[in-house]
Amino acid sequence: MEEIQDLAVMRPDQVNVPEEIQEAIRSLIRWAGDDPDREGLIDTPKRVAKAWKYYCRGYREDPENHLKTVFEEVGGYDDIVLLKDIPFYSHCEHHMAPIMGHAHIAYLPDKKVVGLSKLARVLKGYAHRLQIQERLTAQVADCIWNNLRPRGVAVVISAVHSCMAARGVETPNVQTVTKTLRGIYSEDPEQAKMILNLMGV
Ligand SMILES: Nc1nc2c(ncn2[C@@H]2O[C@H](COP(=O)(O)OP(=O)(O)OP(=O)(O)O)[C@@H](O)[C@H]2O)c(=O)[nH]1
Ligand SMILES: [Zn+2]
Repeated sequence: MEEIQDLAVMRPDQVNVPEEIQEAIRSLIRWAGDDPDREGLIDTPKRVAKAWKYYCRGYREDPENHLKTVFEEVGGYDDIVLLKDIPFYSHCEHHMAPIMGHAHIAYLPDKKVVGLSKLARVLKGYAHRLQIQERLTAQVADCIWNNLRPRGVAVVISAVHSCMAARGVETPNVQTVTKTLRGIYSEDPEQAKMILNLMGV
């Protein structure tokens, strides 16, 4: 199987797409009202299949692995670590339509910290699947909570759902906000207020 990073730069004709997948996409084009055999659409089934394999690359990783390397030498630092405004995209599991958003991820370490990029990697590992925003938020928080055993975790996600913008209720630019708090942030309202304030939400 192609490496996922390679998939981003491979030409459609270099990707091995099973005939049944291509046929499914041809059927969808026909059902939408176009002719899958016209010139401009000939390679579209392969392109679409390649794109979906890439959008859903999160299924081929275990986000917990990103938190296996920890650092215990923190020079006495024992306060909050917060990554603000991490951009991400996902796809909703109901319509397979894009979700575009930002996440704030915070934790209060207990003696050990993790590389900063790993928090964004965890987010992407779960985002690059078919999702609902609530589950994505909880999965990111629980992954950090279970693997780092910190004193607290707070995750806030704000996202726009294309299925609400470009179809259905047709209300563009609505930000859906979800939050998951664990540990001290779920137990102590003052701590929750402080971390949400720091996030600016
Ligand atoms: N809770 C939740 N709902 C979502 C998310 N993404 C999309 N949805 C909703 O999923 C619902 C699916 O509702 P259905 O009635 O089964 O499908 P539908 O007829 O396409 O719904 P409409 O979008 O209202 O036209 C819609 O209300 C969407 O807004 C999400 O991340 N979380
Ligand atoms: Zn949707």
